[in-house]
Amino acid sequence: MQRHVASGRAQSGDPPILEAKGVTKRFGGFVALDGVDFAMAPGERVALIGPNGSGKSTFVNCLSGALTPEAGSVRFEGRLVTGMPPWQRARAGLVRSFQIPRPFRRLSVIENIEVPLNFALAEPPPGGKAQRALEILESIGLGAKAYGSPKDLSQVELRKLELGRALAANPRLLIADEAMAGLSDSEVDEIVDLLERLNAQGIAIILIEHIMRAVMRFSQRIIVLVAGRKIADGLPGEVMRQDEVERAYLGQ
Ligand SMILES: Nc1ncnc2c1ncn2[C@@H]1O[C@H](COP(=O)(O)OP(=O)(O)OP(=O)(O)O)[C@@H](O)[C@H]1O
Repeated sequence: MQRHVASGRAQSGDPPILEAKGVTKRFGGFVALDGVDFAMAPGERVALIGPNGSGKSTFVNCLSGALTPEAGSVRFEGRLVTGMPPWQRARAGLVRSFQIPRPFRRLSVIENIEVPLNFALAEPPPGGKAQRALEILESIGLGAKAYGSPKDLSQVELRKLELGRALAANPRLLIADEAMAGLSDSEVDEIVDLLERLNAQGIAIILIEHIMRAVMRFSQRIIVLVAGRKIADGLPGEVMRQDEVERAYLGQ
């Protein structure tokens, strides 16, 4: 049985920033997502968890536009975006970052932020692209590395650069896909700190993550997918106490 426990932000009565209804995705005969409903308040911090292959990436691909669901709808700030390409959703303020950073290695760190600035914004930023790119790098702690090469960045710095590239679009909703996999405990904390700072600036965040320490520290709400279905959605402590979640997720 699925239990709904609204988070503090979700109870505030704000219209949802994101609303997915009945999202269904099939690959051939295989049902990867089976009628997933999900709504999120502006500025909320939600973690999306579930065992390997449960449909997390497929779901966020449907939210960000990389995949089109066979059924269901996705609304961002009230606007129907189902079928809209990812770049258009990014311009609207719905942006995702990827698990494996793939920076342009021949470009400098700052140029790696300038490239997405070129296409993610409908209008050039007020102070110019270079200034905006530097502001973004400073906000993610990479200001001192701006004119260096991404080849000289550490793993945690590359993850920050990937988040910085997503910030180029001025997101109001950021989907961070496994931004911490393979990092040390202190590096995980650095990324959680960074995500918290971005959230404090008003950016709603969906965190897809297997590292439960980060999930519990970061999220105001957790949703759990198992075999393409949402089996839980609520406050972190309550969700993690549900038998079905323990069986399906922690017991794997
Ligand atoms: N393009 C595709 N073609 C066929 N099957 C796919 C495709 N993409 C995903 N799947 C299948 O859909 C299911 C859900 O995959 P998905 O990658 O969304 O899971 P996940 O929860 O993100 O897993 P992980 O935690 O391992 O990243 C899996 O069984 C996967 O093999």
